[in-house]
Order: sequence, then C-alpha cells, then structure tokens
Amino acid sequence: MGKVVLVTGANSGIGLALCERLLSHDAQLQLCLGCRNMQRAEAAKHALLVSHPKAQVSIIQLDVSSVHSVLRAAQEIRHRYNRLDYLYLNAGIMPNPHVDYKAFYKGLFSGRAIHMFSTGEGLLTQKDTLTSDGLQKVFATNLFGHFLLVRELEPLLCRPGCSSQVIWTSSSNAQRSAFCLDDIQHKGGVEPYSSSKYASDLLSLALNRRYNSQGVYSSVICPGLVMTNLTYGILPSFLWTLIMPLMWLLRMFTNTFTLMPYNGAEALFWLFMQKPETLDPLAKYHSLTSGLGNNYTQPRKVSTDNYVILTLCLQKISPDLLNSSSQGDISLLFDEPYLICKYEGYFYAQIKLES
Ligand SMILES: NC(=O)C1=CN([C@@H]2O[C@H](COP(=O)(O)OP(=O)(O)OC[C@H]3O[C@@H](n4cnc5c(N)ncnc54)[C@H](OP(=O)(O)O)[C@@H]3O)[C@@H](O)[C@H]2O)C=CC1
Ligand SMILES: CC(C)CCC[C@@H](C)[C@H]1CC[C@H]2C3=C(CC[C@]12C)[C@@]1(C)CCC(=O)C[C@@H]1CC3
Repeated sequence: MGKVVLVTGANSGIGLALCERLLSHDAQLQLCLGCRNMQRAEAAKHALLVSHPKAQVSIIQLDVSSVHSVLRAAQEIRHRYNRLDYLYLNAGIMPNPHVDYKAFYKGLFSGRAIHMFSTGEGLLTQKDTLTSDGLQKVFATNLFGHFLLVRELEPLLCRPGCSSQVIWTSSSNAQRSAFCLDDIQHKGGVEPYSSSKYASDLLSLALNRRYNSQGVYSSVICPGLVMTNLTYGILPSFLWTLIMPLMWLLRMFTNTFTLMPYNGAEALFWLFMQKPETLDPLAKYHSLTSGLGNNYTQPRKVSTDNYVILTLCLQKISPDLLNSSSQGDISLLFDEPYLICKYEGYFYAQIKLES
C-alpha cells in the first residue's frame, strides 16, 4: 500500500498545487482531498486525474470549521485507511479583510517597507463571525477544527514503528502581538487571522512535545505571499491588476513573494521528502522564491519569545462539571485560561495554556 496523504483545503490554491506536486513525485500515493464543497472537490479531483490519469485520488467531505463535520470525516477516514503518513492542515480563511491604506502609505516610506510587504503586519484587519458551534469562525477553521482532526486521527498517525507528519500551513502574518492568552479565539480583536496563525505555530510546538515519542512530528510552514482566492479577496481585482507589475518587481527585493501556488507549496513539498526525525521542532519552514524564480525552503525559528506554549488536549470532562457552569455550547470555565467546548453533551475539548 502506498503512502496515505490527507490534504485539507485541497481544492484550490496552495493545497491543490501541493497535490499536483505530490502526485508528480510519487505515483503510488493514496491522496485524499479534504474539502467542504463537493463540487469544487470533484473539479479538483478531475484536474488532478487529467495530469495524473493513474493516480489514486479520493475525496472526503470535510468542513474544518464544524465540529460535527470533523468528527464524521475522521470516522470515515479511520474506516477507509489503516494508516496516515502525512496530514496537511492547509485549509484556511481570512474573511472580510480590510486594508489600512493609511498604514500602507506610512509604511511605504519607513525603513520597514520590505517587512510590511513580506508580513502584511499592521495592514490587515478582519471581521469575524460565529460558527454554528458558537466558535469564532477564523479560530475554528484555521486552528481548532484542525486540532480536533489531529486528535481524532491519532490511531492512524500513531502506529508503532512508523512515523508520520502533521504539517500546518501557517503564515508570515502570524504575529505574537495579535495573540492574547485571555482571548484565544480572538473574540475581542480585529486580527483573528494573525492570531490563529500564531496559535498554530505554538500548537505545533506543543504537538511535538506530546507526540514525538509516538512517532508523530508536527511542522509549520509559511508559503510566502501567493496569489490565490484568499489573497484576491483582500483587494478589488482592478487594484490587484494595477499593482501586479509592482509585485513582480518587488520579488527582486524580497524572496517571500512566491506569488504562484506551485512556489508557495515548496516547503510543504520539501517536508514530504524529509525524514521527520531530522526536523527541528522549533523551526518554521519558509517557501522562498529568488528574483530569478528559483524555489527553496529555509527553516527559521518560530518566534515564541518564550511567551507561552499552547497545549490543546481533548478529554472527556465529567458532565457534572460542565453542567454546573456551562451556558450554551461554549463556556469559559475557571479563572484560568481554559476553554471548554461542549458538543452535543458528550464531546469536550480543553485548551490549556501554560506560561
Ligand atoms: N495565499 C497566501 O498568500 C497565503 C496563504 N496562507 C495559507 O495557505 C492556506 C491555503 O490558502 P490559499 O491557497 O492561499 O487560499 P485558497 O482560498 O485558494 O484555499 C483555501 C482552501 O481552504 C478551503 N477551506 C476554507 N475553509 C474551509 C473549511 N471550513 N473547511 C474545509 N476547507 C476549507 C477552501 O475551500 P473552498 O474552495 O471551499 O473555499 C480552499 O480549498 C491557508 O491556510 C492560508 O491561510 C498563508 C500565508 C500566505
Ligand atoms: C494598497 C495597495 C496598493 C497595496 C496593498 C498591498 C497589501 C494588500 C499586501 C502587502 C503585503 C501582503 C501580504 C498579505 C496580504 C496582502 C498584503 C497585505 C498576506 C497577509 C496574505 C495572507 C498571509 O497569510 C500572509 C500575507 C503577507 C503579505
């Protein structure tokens, strides 16, 4: 049996480009596309099969923002496969983005222009909404749903004598300043995207602490700035058309303008080819593209700043405890930063933060 790979958000952008690259590299792969929309998933599968007619590609319906969908999909995956070698946690959203043009013009004439273009720091805010589970949508999609998936797929990931990789698509926009210990979901702020990506960097460290001994290795990657549905949603299309020549020019000054999904998927693909035991658990792997268009992967330390390690653990908690203090689906229990999510009365997740 070939290696089994699951990619979330596989029907477009970086996820789809990764699938193309994986199939070109290994024809024996069993590739599973985790997508929320079946029509878009079928279109992606069709495109992959046109370029790789003999490939083994399947689809799993998976909406990572929904606890119910994640549980159902994980059950189906456990039923379909007896192993999972690579779990790419790539699906992500940046809803209702707003660009601070004033900050942009200010930044343009400061010494930090290149940094601003590479990270988008200080330029972007978003308006978040709630999921049907009552979670903040960006947190649920970019972080929490993926965490549940990892926990639910534990039996396939942790197999004696075998190793597996969990790979998060993080971002250069992941900033410590956007993340707050007392507000993990970023309910009270305007940078939920940045917060969720920073949390994924921390969570990956925590997963390594927890799972390395069981052969599971977690990594985070940063794809650079890539033109995809996500980025096209940030500015009106005429503006992107206008500034596109500038983007290609800027590529001469910053290697983070990967621009094409194929290039953005570089670090994801590079990790596929590594022995996980050799990876640095504290590194963030960056997809980079030189001015001449050459792709490469570079590890950089995750900037945790000894601030906090985010440990998410799933456990069943006594219903008495929940009943005594839960209101609605989500409740904040204790004074400590614990967040308890209640799902249909029997499923609980606990997020514990350790300083
Ligand atoms: N583009 C960039 O410059 C950068 C992107 N990233 C990250 O890369 C990842 C991929 O994004 P990118 O390729 O750019 O953008 P796309 O919008 O092209 O891809 C995002 C993918 O995630 C899927 N998705 C979104 N929400 C859900 C959900 N609830 N359940 C399942 N799938 C979902 C989308 O599905 P659907 O088609 O149905 O919407 C789509 O397939 C994201 O995590 C993003 O944050 C990080 C840094 C930079
Ligand atoms: C006002 C315009 C003429 C120019 C605005 C440029 C900005 C929209 C972009 C500059 C840096 C970009 C960037 C991202 C989005 C678009 C920019 C802010 C990301 C935040 C997109 C998603 C990520 O995960 C990281 C990207 C970093 C750089």
